[in-house]
Amino acid sequence: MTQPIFLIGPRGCGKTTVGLELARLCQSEFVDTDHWLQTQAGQSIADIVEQEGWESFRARETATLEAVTAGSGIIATGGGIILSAYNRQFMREKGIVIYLCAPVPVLVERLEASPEEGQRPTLTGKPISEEVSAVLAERDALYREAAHHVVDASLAPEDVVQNIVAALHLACAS
Ligand SMILES: Nc1ncnc2c1ncn2[C@@H]1O[C@H](COP(=O)(O)OP(=O)(O)OP(=O)(O)O)[C@@H](O)[C@H]1O
Ligand SMILES: O=C(O)C1=C[C@@H](O)[C@@H](O)[C@H](O)C1
Ligand SMILES: [Mg+2]
Repeated sequence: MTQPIFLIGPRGCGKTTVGLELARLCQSEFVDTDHWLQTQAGQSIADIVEQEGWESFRARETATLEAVTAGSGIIATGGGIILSAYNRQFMREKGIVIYLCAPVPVLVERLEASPEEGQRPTLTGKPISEEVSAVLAERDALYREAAHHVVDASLAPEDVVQNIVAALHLACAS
């Protein structure tokens, strides 16, 4: 692998889970923009948003994307990274972009089981099921615009990983 692989998609589609497994299998570096940003800031995303607002978080997110993008490796991004046209173009130009696509009920079930509120403060103030539906309706076209490949993320993590390996013709351990 000579280029970074960016995993994009909504909250709960499995970017972090699948990214870690893909990196293990391909013996690649792994970085997660949400985790990197929070470690650098010494604060949770919820605290950053509460103190500085979403605009400030989005600026930090773009700076993070630039900082973590190097040579090769697997990069799990935040769910809203595609809101910025700059970020979409940056990812497409620097590497291979994979959209982990899953239907609303699957996302809702995962997020209700594991809300991680420090990393996922509310985007709309609505209950999770309404929020996921509204946000995906707004963003699906942006994920597709940014992506080189779309994979079904409703499968088990190991199957999602295998489908990515097949789509990219990656030579990885099995
Ligand atoms: N393919 C999968 N099958 C079943 N559960 C999954 C799958 N992928 C992820 N999960 C579970 O769903 C939850 C959210 O997964 P994960 O944190 O990887 O999503 P994410 O896309 O990184 O979300 P965010 O955008 O908030 O960072 C976790 O509890 C994880 O264990
Ligand atoms: O979907 C979003 O806009 C977000 C998703 C998370 O990964 C975090 O990046 C943050 O909570 C914003
Ligand atoms: Mg994640």
